[in-house]
Amino acid sequence: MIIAIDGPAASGKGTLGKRLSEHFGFAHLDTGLLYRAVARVMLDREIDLADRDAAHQVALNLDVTDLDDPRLRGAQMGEAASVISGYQPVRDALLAFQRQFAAQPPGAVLDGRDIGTVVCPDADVKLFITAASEERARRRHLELQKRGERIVFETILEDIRRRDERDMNRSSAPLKPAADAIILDTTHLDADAAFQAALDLVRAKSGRA
Ligand SMILES: Nc1ncnc2c1ncn2[C@@H]1O[C@H](COP(=O)(O)OP(=O)(O)OP(=O)(O)O)[C@@H](O)[C@H]1O
Ligand SMILES: Nc1ccn([C@@H]2O[C@H](COP(=O)(O)O)[C@@H](O)[C@H]2O)c(=O)n1
Repeated sequence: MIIAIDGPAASGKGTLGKRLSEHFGFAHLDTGLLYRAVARVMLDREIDLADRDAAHQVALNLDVTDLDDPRLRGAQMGEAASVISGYQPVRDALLAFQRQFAAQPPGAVLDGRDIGTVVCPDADVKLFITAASEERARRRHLELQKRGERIVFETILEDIRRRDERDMNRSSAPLKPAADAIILDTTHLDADAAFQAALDLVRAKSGRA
């Protein structure tokens, strides 16, 4: 069984993906980390993010076992990931790994921007998680503060809006709900309530307990 979760930046996709995967005993892949990892290599090697061919080469040679680096979760990496993720060859290079991951028994949860539309168009359940940008920025601000990153709220809000705009308007796999996705707005739901709502939707759609 495959659960596809998409949505804009900091909407809670990863949090829900993790909890749903634990509930059902499935594997979980935060696909944003793949793009962030490509961006990390580019930045570490001081390669211009506008260099599409270099980004493609990095994606083709990416070590997908190395996604635990805490630096990947930082704001700078999110912004850089959103630039290189617009390059179709980069997306193509990361596609086979994501599909292989999704196919593993007994099931997998993948979260990202194009899981329901491109990576797993036949997913059993597709959720599109959203929330008001101010609320998403508030949550991300809290998270970064806890991690010791000092960024003002307004900068995070701008970053989230710029990234959403770029992700929604690119020609390659733009961020949008799949036609058969269920939209869940978590603006007024805390993490537990959002999980319960998502779990109810997955149960109703898949027939699984
Ligand atoms: N419903 C919620 N209520 C409050 N905080 C939440 C909720 N869901 C997630 N969070 C918190 O918001 C932050 C962003 O959540 P998360 O990382 O899951 O989002 P994401 O969509 O995966 O982000 P990204 O786009 O960067 O991958 C985290 O700190 C998480 O703990
Ligand atoms: N399936 C995906 C996942 C991510 N991206 C791009 O990566 C950026 C970072 O993703 P996070 O989920 O970690 O915030 C994101 O802004 C997208 O540009 C993607 O294109 N497809």
